[in-house]
Amino acid sequence: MALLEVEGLTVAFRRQAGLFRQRTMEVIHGLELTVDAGQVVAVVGSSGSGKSLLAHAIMGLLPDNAHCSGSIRYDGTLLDAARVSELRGKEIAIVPQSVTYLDPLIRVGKQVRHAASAGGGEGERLQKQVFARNGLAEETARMYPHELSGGMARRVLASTAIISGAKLIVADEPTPGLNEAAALETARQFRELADAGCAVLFITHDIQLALSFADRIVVLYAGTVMENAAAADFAGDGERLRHPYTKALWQALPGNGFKPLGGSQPHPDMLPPGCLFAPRCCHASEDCTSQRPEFMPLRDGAVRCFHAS
Ligand SMILES: Nc1ncnc2c1ncn2[C@@H]1O[C@H](COP(=O)(O)OP(=O)(O)OP(=O)(O)O)[C@@H](O)[C@H]1O
Ligand code: NI
Repeated sequence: MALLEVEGLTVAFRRQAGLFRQRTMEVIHGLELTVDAGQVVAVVGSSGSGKSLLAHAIMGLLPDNAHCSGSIRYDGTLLDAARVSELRGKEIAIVPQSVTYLDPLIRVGKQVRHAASAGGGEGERLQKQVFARNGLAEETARMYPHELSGGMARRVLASTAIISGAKLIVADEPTPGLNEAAALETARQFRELADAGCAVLFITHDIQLALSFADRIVVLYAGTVMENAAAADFAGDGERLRHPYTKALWQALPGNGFKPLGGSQPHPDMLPPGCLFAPRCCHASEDCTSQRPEFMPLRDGAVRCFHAS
């Protein structure tokens, strides 16, 4: 059974427009995904596609001016504000994208030990073990966040989630600033957690890294899921992929011809009326420019495209 189920998630921000008027800007539109226990689901998408907002919506960390609809379920039950605040840091852990989430006044070893489900000597043993595995020297534990490089801070944040004992881990871009070997080592640890029964939602820009260890890939574009595919569908010329955007991402990789995709993702203030990808899509027809396609199951995956087969 799915440990995490996100259905029809829509997030809009209210903004003051003039003295008496408020405007809303929808940034996430009808987003769907599930993560089973034992699975790594990677969410990939370019900057501004809504990855962090998805993570924050799951963790109950959206700002006050955000209006959220749809449903987020954890272990079959609605994850409302009260339940998420009870489970956060225990059953559900986040690796935040920003290293500013570290407490500047507490030594990092203590922060990581504090996150461990096991207390006392066992917590200290786990912290030492996870630091060693992540290439953090023993003395790092006695440092304050401002004494760490960006890459070290990221490894500290990942360590916190890795030893948390959580059943669901949402990792929001845990690898920028890490070299390839360190990023792969981080990925390997999340894979091991999933193999031990956790559900891992791994957010990244790096499709190649995602493909090296994830079971499924969820492709976000302009605030919605364009495709949900098995990692194994990313092969050959991309003939098993369902959406033109996913195919374009695949073909833009260095090993697949490096073919660039022209144009840019629309800003939430200026979304096209039909398919959000239509302005950049070489297959776009009249339907695509006037109607929004539904997210439909297709061949053990799902896609939001009128022409997918
Ligand atoms: N507090 C906010 N108020 C208004 N708009 C916001 C707010 N937070 C995010 N957005 C907008 O929502 C969209 C999605 O942002 P989000 O941070 O989720 O992107 P992302 O995919 O995580 O990008 P990145 O890869 O750069 O981290 C962007 O257009 C962003 O400008
Ligand atoms: Ni982000």
